[in-house]
Amino acid sequence: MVEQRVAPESAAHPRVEVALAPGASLPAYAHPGDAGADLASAEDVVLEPGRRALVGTGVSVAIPDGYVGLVHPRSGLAHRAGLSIVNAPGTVDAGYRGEIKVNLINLDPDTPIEIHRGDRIAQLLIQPVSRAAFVAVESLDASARGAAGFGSTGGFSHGSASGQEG
Ligand SMILES: O=c1ccn([C@H]2C[C@H](O)[C@@H](COP(=O)(O)OP(=O)(O)OP(=O)(O)O)O2)c(=O)[nH]1
Ligand SMILES: [Mg+2]
Repeated sequence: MVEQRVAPESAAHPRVEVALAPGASLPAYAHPGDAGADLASAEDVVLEPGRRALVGTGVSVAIPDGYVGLVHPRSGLAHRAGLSIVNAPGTVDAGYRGEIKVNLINLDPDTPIEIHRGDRIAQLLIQPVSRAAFVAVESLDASARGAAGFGSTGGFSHGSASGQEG
């Protein structure tokens, strides 16, 4: 099949064509105004504590040029069960036509998480994105921040848990 570019319906509501595997469901916004459309699992999976798994959604999309799909965790599952996404937010490129998969991780130290086919495991945000023209130069413009970073403006005090501070 010839690949077709899909023109946005409008800047706020770009048209995104979706191909579904048998039994899979369209990404769906739970409420008007929601930023993320929920993605359901296409698989039954048990995640033991601390383990991760690449879980299929049965959803493939054609995101228009100038947009990106971002796969975010769902806050309720994160809070209740410790379910998160290893590479949050996952990046779905406009040119990607494969199945969207979610790299889930069980951050709970004790309790396995059972995921059933149809459970909403993540949410897909469609956002405009810029592609920069990267240009190598000899030196950069001066700025107020300069090279200061990594807590240069202050923060909250805490122990050196990682042991990486000097
Ligand atoms: O959570 C995700 C992240 C990515 N992808 C798909 C869509 C994306 O377009 C492709 C590549 O993702 P990315 O560029 O983040 O991964 P990579 O490790 O750089 O792979 P590649 O070398 O294929 O670009 O994988 C997903 O299905 N789910
Ligand atoms: Mg990549």
